[in-house]
Amino acid sequence: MAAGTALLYDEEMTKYKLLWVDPACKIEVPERLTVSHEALVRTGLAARCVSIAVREATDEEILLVHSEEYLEAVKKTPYMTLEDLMAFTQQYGDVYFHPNIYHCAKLAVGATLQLVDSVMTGRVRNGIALVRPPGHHSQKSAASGFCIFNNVAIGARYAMQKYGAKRVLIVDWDVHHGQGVQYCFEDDPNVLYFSWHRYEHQNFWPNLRESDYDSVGKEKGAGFNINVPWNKVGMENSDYLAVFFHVLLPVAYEFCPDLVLVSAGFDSAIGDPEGKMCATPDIFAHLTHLLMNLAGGKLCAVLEGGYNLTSLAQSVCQTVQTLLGDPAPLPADLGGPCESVLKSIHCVRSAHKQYWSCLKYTADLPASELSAKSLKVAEQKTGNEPEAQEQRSPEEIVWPEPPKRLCPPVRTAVALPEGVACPDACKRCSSAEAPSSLVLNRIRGDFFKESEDKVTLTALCDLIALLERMAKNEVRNGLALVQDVSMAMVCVMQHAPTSLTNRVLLVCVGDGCVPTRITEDGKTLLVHISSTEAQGQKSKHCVPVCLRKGCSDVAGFMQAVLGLLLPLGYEYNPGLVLLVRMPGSGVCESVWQQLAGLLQGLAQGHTLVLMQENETASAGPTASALLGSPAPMLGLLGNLLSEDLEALETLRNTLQADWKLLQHQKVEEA
Ligand SMILES: NCCCNCCCCCC(O)(O)C(F)(F)F
Ligand SMILES: [Zn+2]
Repeated sequence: MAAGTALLYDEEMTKYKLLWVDPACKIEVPERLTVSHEALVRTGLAARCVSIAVREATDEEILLVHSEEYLEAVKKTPYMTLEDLMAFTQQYGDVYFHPNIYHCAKLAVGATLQLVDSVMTGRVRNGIALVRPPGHHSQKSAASGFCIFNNVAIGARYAMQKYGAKRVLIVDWDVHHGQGVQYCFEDDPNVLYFSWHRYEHQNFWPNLRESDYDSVGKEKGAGFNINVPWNKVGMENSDYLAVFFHVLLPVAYEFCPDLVLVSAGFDSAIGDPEGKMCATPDIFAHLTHLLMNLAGGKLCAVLEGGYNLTSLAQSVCQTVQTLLGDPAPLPADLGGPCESVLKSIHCVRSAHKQYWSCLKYTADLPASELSAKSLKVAEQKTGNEPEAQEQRSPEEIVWPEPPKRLCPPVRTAVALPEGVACPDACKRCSSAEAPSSLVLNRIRGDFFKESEDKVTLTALCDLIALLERMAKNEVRNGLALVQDVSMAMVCVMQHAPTSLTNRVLLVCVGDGCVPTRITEDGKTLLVHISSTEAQGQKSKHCVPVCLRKGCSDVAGFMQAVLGLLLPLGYEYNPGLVLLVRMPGSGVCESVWQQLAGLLQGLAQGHTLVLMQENETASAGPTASALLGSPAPMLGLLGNLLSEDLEALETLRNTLQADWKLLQHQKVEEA
């Protein structure tokens, strides 16, 4: 299993800049790269990465995307006079040339390809290339929007040609639409291009009609181009997460890519003069985490935009720290997506429902709604959107420093019965000292009126000891094989330190009854995925999810996780995630590992897994997920059972009154 995070940077790429007056281009400065790299060095993150040398791209590699005429023309720019450079620049939009920009553009492509090489060969697991000039606007025969060569588009073609990658997912979280990437792959079903971007009904640069949600790709590529337009500024963390949960992740898992490329632009962060959004830098820790279990963890992030030097540097650090496997910060106080985003999400889902089975049951938009202009009219009417703090200039906007993300010395502790081997790299946790008599008596009081079952008692005390160390941040997460998961659940809820259990996300997988006293304590959100209709009452904090084929249904299970469990979990923002595998759950190992991987984005990674002690075969795979190894790819997900899809949709619509992050469509005005 590949490990390590690559970092590609070369200060040569800082050696070009705007040589004349052009208001449109003055924000693209060399300092963008230096502040990003210096922040990584200062925080010690750079030293934890594998430094990979940058190289120049060859002509052949550039010609994977660009035309010979264009390349030949750009080749002449190093020898041009200032006047010639200005004249040459005139033929393109919002971009500038410089005698050294061709060299830097070759380095930006070369850095991207070096990153693809190190990930595809398994030298590293994932990585980031800090480059300029950026790439996602440049086209076959045109420079555009500060971009000369399309770094990420070339990277995708290169990965498919040299490594036989079949399906490449490009996630473009830059605040501008990467039209160059869209044009490159719009008829290609092997490259799924996802982009969100400031659009404002075509009033924002590059002002293209084809940047709207109804550009879904063409011919064989129909369905493989996803545009999410932001028709308002001031988008927040909840808006970004809602789009991940209700658009990108369900489709990305159905697409099952061999490689994920991220057009990592950070002008979508707060304080940026271009984006004018309000999402904070720590959101990139979550966006990165949510993509890290795709493609077996093979993720290449390539810098695109980002013009507020403070939020850019912080966002780059948040991204790299997550790539390195550190716990994500708490996704604090998330609200729901704003009205404008709900409309965009619904339009995108409607436009794509014919291509993706996970979107099949998206309610149809009334025809009137579908035309962009009617959306605009609707918007003016409401006008109750979070406007960006317009009274301040972007540079003056302030936000809290991202929280420290401390890494506990022990990543995974395990409480196992005697005789069960401790999985590699895990630390066995036993209540070495005789369990404090107080705890002992309380546990005995709860469970053992009569029998003094020593073994069980010890196991429960080991479990509590593990949680106490988790509460002290000595241990990040844990796995316990117990004799009776229900008893263990109750024991955890009653005896674990309150710092962990004042808000517990309890995820139960498989049939079986969950002790009701747990769900009534007001400190727990229970999500129970099983094959049986909910016996117990459904409530805000007790969410039964029924899959007709049970937890062995990979597609249904993943859609329940991505479109229901994760939004609930992020909004609930627990101090502990208790993941319980009920006996005979039938859940398949790789789905289980996906779940254990994804849930670690919550509670600063404080995940405790409980399993029946006879499931020793699963102890290894579960431990590897808890240790941060990417979950195996699930393969092309089969079609979802329509009853399950409808049930999920109904559940979301029922619960969205209480859980705003479940909202994913504009609920028709009553
Ligand atoms: N008010 C100045 C108008 C600027 N209009 C052009 C914006 C180009 C954005 C480039 C980028 O950020 O998308 C990239 F990632 F490519 F660098
Ligand atoms: Zn941008």
